[in-house]
Amino acid sequence: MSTQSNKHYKIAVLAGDGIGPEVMTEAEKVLQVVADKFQFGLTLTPALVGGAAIDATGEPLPAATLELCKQSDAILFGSVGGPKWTGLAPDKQPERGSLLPLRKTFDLFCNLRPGQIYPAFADLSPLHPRVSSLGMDVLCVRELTGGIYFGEKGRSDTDAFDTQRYSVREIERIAKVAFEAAQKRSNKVTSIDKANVLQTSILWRETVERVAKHYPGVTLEHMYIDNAAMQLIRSPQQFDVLLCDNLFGDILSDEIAAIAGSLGLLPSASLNGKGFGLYEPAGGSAPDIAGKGIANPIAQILSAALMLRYSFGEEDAARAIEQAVQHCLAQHIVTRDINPKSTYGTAAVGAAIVATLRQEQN
Ligand SMILES: NC(=O)C1=CN([C@@H]2O[C@H](COP(=O)(O)OP(=O)(O)OC[C@H]3O[C@@H](n4cnc5c(N)ncnc54)[C@H](O)[C@@H]3O)[C@@H](O)[C@H]2O)C=CC1
Ligand SMILES: CC(C)CC(=O)C(=O)O
Ligand SMILES: [Mg+2]
Repeated sequence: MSTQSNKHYKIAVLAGDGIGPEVMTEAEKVLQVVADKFQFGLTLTPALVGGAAIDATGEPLPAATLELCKQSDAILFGSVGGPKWTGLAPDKQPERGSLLPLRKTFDLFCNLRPGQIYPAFADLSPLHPRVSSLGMDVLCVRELTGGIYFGEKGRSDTDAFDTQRYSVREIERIAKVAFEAAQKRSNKVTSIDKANVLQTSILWRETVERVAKHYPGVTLEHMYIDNAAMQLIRSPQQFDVLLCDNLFGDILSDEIAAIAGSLGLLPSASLNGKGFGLYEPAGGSAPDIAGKGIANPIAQILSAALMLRYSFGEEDAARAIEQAVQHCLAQHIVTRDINPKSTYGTAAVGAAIVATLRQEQN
């Protein structure tokens, strides 16, 4: 493709398993349209990951895939895992054998999951009519390379353990991201922990308090995870930035997605703080709907928008995608996870977003 600018981005496209390839197809189409419109070049190079890679090569993260990621400007990721591979040894399974190593290898310590109830389609939310009046616009800032997912593990026939460890350095760097994000939003951080029980949470709370002193304009509150899970459903509008460790952020972000309308709406950016990132839907491979053409492609498409924003600084292109998505949601062009009566499938929703972007072009 010829462009008027010299900007050209190399993207490793790791579609993975289940609905991953179905929703990735739609995100790639959207990316091609905005590349034309905003005059930048793209190289989208596919590579195997997860269960698909195990089937083809015996490894969840083949060396060729890792090398491609290292040679790329960003990684666009689908999802991995499914019942076919759950019997494998834990380290060989798609999730632990590919996604977690990618996060660690590239030091993607910061996971951003923005969730909102779009007013124009609040009436389709599963929580309607409550959400229509309450509203929600939150950013979940989740620590992604520490905590219990990465600590020492072990098991015998009768016992098993996982270890949660956090260092001050790990907590400080994710806390800074949360406060800086809050400064650009509504100046409020709610730090989630279980400091009434866990040592790591006590260190978390002390460290977050110290970081907060550098951001006097931002209000900090602490909330226990159990209360936060309840408060999110009861009154989501009270939150702005939610600062979470790896486990708590994983769980709360699915809840945020449900309040927004569906897991199929929630994108994520996993960042190293230096411009490199992996961008993926917050949800998984959805084996229950894979292959049916009904998966919601919006989380994948919005993840591509986050990639344009955070890795390439293409803010106008990112916004154009987000506005096209909102336009389609407002017209109720949605998959069945949002409206069970809908006749739109994955490809139809993707096509509507592409058509909206093309119309705006003219
Ligand atoms: N980042 C990743 O690759 C992740 C992978 N997983 C893996 O995915 C597999 C399935 O895990 P589950 O617990 O079932 O979680 P899941 O997130 O795949 O699905 C949970 C529910 O949400 C629905 N859902 C998710 N994305 C959707 C979309 N785009 N459109 C419509 N509905 C959607 C599914 O149909 C399902 O009912 C497991 O192997 C799990 O380990 C889970 C989470 C993240
Ligand atoms: C492998 C899991 C930790 C993935 C997941 O559930 C997530 O990142 O939300
Ligand atoms: Mg999760």
